[in-house]
Amino acid sequence: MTAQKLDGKATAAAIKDELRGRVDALRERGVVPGLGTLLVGDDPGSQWYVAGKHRDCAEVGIESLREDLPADATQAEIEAAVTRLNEDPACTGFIVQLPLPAGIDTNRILELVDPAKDADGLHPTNLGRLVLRVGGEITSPLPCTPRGIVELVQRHGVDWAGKEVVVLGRGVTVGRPMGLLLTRKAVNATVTLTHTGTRDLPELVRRADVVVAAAGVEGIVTGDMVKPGAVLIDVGVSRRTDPETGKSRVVGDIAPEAREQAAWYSPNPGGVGPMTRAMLLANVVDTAERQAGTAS
Ligand SMILES: Nc1nc2c(c(=O)[nH]1)N[C@@H](CN(C=O)c1ccc(C(=O)N[C@@H](CCC(=O)O)C(=O)O)cc1)CN2
Repeated sequence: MTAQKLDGKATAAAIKDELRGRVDALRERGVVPGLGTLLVGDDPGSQWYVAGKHRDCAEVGIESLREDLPADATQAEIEAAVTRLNEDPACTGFIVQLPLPAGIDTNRILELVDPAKDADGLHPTNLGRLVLRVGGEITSPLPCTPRGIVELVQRHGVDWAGKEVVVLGRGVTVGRPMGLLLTRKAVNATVTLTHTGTRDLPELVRRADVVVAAAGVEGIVTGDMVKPGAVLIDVGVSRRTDPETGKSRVVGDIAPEAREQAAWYSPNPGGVGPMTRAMLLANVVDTAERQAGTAS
């Protein structure tokens, strides 16, 4: 079977084109969307992701603001930066880049974000709205990676309804909200959310029409675990350094040979990552439209 690619790069580019038009319309009405980022520390990966978010904003006409703090910033200093972004009228939405350094109470920081400016959809109020709203439309920001995965699959003409989905990983940014999003009436998939305490993971994966792998364990999904015709979504971002060249590259949770069984697969890189970035922009534009009273 030759699996088809769920092209995250091309899909994200198409979404950015759509968003550019919506940003132009907001600007014509005097509304300027602005994304704030709060980065603590000097982790190269996080620095790269934040720089990418600012480049994306420039591409679609969203203004951007940065709050960068050193790795030894205290809880109080980080909370003060969140308060500045909450109060800055030029910032219509913002994110706190995760992970925060060890010793920082991440949940307390996320709870301080004004839910109306929560561009990541990770504030308890917005996660709570996702829990409460099973049918109808959701008018609060959604976590970017799960939202991106739902769109990536739908925009390739693949229907989620009735599919048996196995999600690997119960993290707050991907696994847990993924289950909530996929079981909404508008999507209508059936979800098994697995984790390190799950017994017989291979057997569960073998039954899945769609596998969303967000365990952060290189190659945890192997070819013998994949049902023929399955859809494979790889969220894993492990890094492997070539001992000869010293160069590092991203490796996912799904072993490359597993694609041989699949009908569709998301490449990694080039699949879920670009969609996560595009959905952050979508959340910023949605939020600015709501604040301006022009949401469709
Ligand atoms: N506040 C948040 N923190 C983090 C999130 C998030 O959604 N909100 N997700 C990840 C990091 N992340 C965005 O912040 C992110 C990760 C990966 C990509 C991406 O485009 N990856 C590329 C490959 C990049 C590489 O080679 O290293 C790809 O998949 O093609 C974008 C954003 C954790 N923190």
